[in-house]
Amino acid sequence: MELEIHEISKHFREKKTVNKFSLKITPGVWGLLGANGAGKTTLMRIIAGIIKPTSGSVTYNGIPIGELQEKYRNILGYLPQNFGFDPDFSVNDYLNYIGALKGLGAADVLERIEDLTEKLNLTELKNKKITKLSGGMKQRVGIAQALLNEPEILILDEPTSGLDPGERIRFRNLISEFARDRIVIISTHIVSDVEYIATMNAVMKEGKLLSCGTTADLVRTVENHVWSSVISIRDLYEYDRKVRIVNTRNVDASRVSIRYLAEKPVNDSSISRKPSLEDLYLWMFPQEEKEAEDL
Ligand SMILES: Nc1ncnc2c1ncn2[C@@H]1O[C@H](COP(=O)(O)OP(=O)(O)OP(=O)(O)O)[C@@H](O)[C@H]1O
Repeated sequence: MELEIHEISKHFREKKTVNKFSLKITPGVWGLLGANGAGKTTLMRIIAGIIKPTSGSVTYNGIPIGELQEKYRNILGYLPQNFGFDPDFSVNDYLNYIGALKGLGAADVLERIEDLTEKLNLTELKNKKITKLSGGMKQRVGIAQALLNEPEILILDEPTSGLDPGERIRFRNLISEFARDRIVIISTHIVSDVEYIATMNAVMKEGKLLSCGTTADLVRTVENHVWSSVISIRDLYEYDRKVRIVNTRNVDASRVSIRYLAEKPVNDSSISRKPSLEDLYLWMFPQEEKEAEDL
């Protein structure tokens, strides 16, 4: 099973939203990381066959997805960033409707809905109208519809937005279990959501593939660039100007412990720390605010 992206470009007027992007995607969980506007959604919509690239192609087991048509749609699950639904639909109606669209038999749909609503903690909400649900609940319904046909290729665009920490953990477990022998592509800028489940990560910047590898491979780039130090609270502002502070933790009324990124330690008390994917992300995208929430 191999999904191959060959030199994909997508231009909107003169803007190169995706720029000669190539990647071979094998089974496992792939994290697609990048700042806002990096082109992740556009690339995912191309992989899902929703929009056509300006140039390049996507092949599945060597066959262009455009030629596979319905066969490709039948093995695909897709969670768009904003998914639409009829306002009158209850969770159950909606999932049944998606099941019918995907050509699943009634008994299979019933079984899948039972299983997914339980795993996504939606059982109690099955008869509620989707419009009445919170953002996180709606997102879980979106994840359920993407998984309904047990797709070989699952594309999830920002799947964890709106989920609370408990739901994020449940989501990660569900995806890890599901991903065996399947391709799962997850775009996010909440790095901690893919850090522990992604087999591979592709980092995208300004439409291009910046780097690609396992989490361990990628974080090696920032080895010896991650430090921690206990400093006086009074000096925090000065440190913030000198180095990229990843996080801070109060030690007592006058001191704070900082984790920071720098090529060299900036004081004698700094201790070298094991880098995480989030450190790498902030190193590559220094303009990005720290968005990951500590779980
Ligand atoms: N249909 C379109 N017409 C014109 N420009 C577009 C269109 N779709 C995307 N763009 C532009 O392409 C760029 C990349 O957008 P895209 O949504 O793919 O990025 P992203 O990495 O998913 O960002 P985010 O995380 O904010 O969703 C943006 O500048 C966006 O305005």
